[in-house]
Amino acid sequence: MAPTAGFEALRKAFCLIEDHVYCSGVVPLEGNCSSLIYRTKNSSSGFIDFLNTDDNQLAALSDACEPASFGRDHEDVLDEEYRKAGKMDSSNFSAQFSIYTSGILDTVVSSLLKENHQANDIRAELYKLNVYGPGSFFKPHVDTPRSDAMFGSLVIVFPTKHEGGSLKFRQGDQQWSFDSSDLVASEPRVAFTAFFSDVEHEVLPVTSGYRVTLTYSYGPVLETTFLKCLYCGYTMYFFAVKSS
Ligand SMILES: O=C(O)CCC(=O)C(=O)O
Ligand SMILES: [Fe+2]
Repeated sequence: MAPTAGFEALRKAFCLIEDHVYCSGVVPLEGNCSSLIYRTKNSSSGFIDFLNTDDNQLAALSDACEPASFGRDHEDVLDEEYRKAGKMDSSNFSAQFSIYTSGILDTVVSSLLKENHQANDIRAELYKLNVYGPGSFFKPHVDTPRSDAMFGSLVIVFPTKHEGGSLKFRQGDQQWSFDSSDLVASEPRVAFTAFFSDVEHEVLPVTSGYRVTLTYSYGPVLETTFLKCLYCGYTMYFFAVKSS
């Protein structure tokens, strides 16, 4: 979906110059926030601790997922020629990991947003869990903003052993790579990347193991004010970008 005028205006007001299209990094994954519980297809519960996984547990998580769809011409479509991955809606799992206490938003703000902003000026909405097992991929695309008030996508990758699955970004004749498999291979840590939704990106095929991600949309914290008409009771809401 092409970005709307509202999306462009918000991004210009809030973000750094156009050539900072993404940022990435790693944060440690501590033992008190490494687990996830989820609903299986027969409505029992599954458990996984990302500091201590094996392929059987990851295959069970993958089995609990549905095929991942994507947005095409304003519709959600399934097409395994274009995207092959598992997805789980956020209503079907609960992760201990918190984006807000991880420090990730500090990096996003200092790398991609204008100088006067701080981590608590942006919010991240959890969208999906995805499992990319062997042979999974996502061909080049741009993300569909969830609303005019969100301008970016944020992906975190748990430390599960996998090969392949690099995320490639492209803009004009430039290309960048986020190689999650290398970033999480040696240490108990989470790799993350944040980027503007309208930057073309692609997940290359996973050749072995499982690449497990949480995806978020992010955008500014909006301040809400409302005015209520004393005569007719009509309420008008105004949303404003929080400024420091
Ligand atoms: O998993 C990734 O690295 C990116 C996933 C992606 O592009 C998406 O969910 O739209
Ligand atoms: Fe995407």
